[in-house]
Amino acid sequence: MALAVGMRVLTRSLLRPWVRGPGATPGRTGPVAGGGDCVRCFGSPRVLVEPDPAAGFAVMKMRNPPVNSLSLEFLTEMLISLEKLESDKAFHAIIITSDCPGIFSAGLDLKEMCGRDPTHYAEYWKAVQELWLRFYLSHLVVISAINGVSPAGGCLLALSSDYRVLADNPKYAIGLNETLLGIVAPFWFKDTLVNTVGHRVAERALQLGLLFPPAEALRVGMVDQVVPEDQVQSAARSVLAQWLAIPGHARQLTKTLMRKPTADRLLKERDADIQNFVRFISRDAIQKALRTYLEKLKQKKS
Ligand SMILES: CCCCC/C=C\C/C=C\C/C=C/C(=O)SCCNC(=O)CCNC(=O)[C@H](O)C(C)(C)COP(=O)(O)OP(=O)(O)OC[C@H]1O[C@@H](n2cnc3c(N)ncnc32)[C@H](O)[C@@H]1OP(=O)(O)O
Repeated sequence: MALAVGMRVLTRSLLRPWVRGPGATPGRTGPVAGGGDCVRCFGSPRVLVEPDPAAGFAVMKMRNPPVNSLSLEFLTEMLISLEKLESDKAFHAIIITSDCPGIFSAGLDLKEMCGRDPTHYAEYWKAVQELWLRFYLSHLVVISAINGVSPAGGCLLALSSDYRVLADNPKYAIGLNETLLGIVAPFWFKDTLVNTVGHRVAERALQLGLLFPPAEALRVGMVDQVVPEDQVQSAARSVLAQWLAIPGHARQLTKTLMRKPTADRLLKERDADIQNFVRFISRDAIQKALRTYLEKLKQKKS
C-alpha cells in the first residue's frame, strides 16, 4: 500500500522528460552523459532513460552514486521507469546499465536494512520483491550491460534480465555474496540463480558467497558474454538485434513459460516472505552482522 502511494507520488513528481543543463525545456532534445544529443530522454533523479523508439528500445542508466545501492527511492524510480516503457508500444526492449563508474550496483541498500523499524523493513522488502517480479517477468527484452561490480542484489538484477554482457575487468565481480555478510539469500534469489547456472554451481556459489570475476562468470554461465570494457554498450546493442528479430508474441509467451513457475512461488507466498524477512533482519545477531559489515566498508577507506 505504502509502495503504491509512494509510486503514485513519485510518478507525478519525478517522471518528467529529462533534459540536462540549466534552463533546458522539458521534452526537448538535450545533451546526455558521455556527449551527444538525446531525443526525449526522461527519467528521475536516480534513473536516466535514453529512449530510441525508432529502434524499439531504451537504455536505462542507474545513477544512484556512489554505488547504485538499491534504496527504497531508487527501487521506486526504477519501477516507474520500467512501467512507463512497458506501457508504451514503441518499446520492445531495454538495456540496463550503470552511470556510476566501476559499479553496476552494490546490491540492496544496507542502510535500509539496518537500524530501522519493522514497518520500514516490510515496505522495503515489498519494493525489492516488486522490482524482481517486474524485471523477471517483463514482456520487454531486458539486456544487462554490466559495466561494474555487481554483488548480491546487483547480481539479482542482472540475473533477472534475458541476457548479460559483462565488461572484462577483473574488478567487476558478480555473484550472490550474502553469506559473507552473515545473511541468507532468499529462496527467490536462489531460484533465479539456479535457473541461470544450475543447481550444483548455485549451491556452491551461494554457500561460499562467491563473487565471480568475468572469465569465471562466463564459464559457469552467470553471464552470457564478456567483452572489452569499451564495447559493453555496443555489444548489448548488437545482441539486442537478434532478440528483436524473433516474433514478439512467441518470445514473450516462451519467457513466461520459462519464468512464471519461479515467480509464482513468490507470488503465492509474498506476505509470508515479507514477514520472514522482517523477522530475520530484525534479529539482534543479524543487525550486528550488518553494522559490522558497514563498518568494514568504511574502514577499508582509511
Ligand atoms: C532464512 C530467511 C531468509 C530471509 C531473507 C533475509 C535476509 C536476506 C536479505 C537480503 C539479501 C541481501 C542482498 C544484498 O544485496 S545485501 C548488499 C550486498 N552488497 C555488498 O556486499 C556490497 C558492499 N559494497 C562493496 O563491496 C563496495 O562498496 C563496492 C560495491 C565494491 C564499491 O567499492 P568502493 O571502494 O568503490 O566504494 P566504498 O566501499 O568506499 O563504498 C562507498 C560508500 O557506499 C557505501 N555502500 C557500499 N555498498 C553499500 C550498500 N550495499 N548499501 C549501502 N551503502 C553501501 C559504503 O559504505 C560507502 O559509504 P561511506 O558513507 O563510507 O562513503
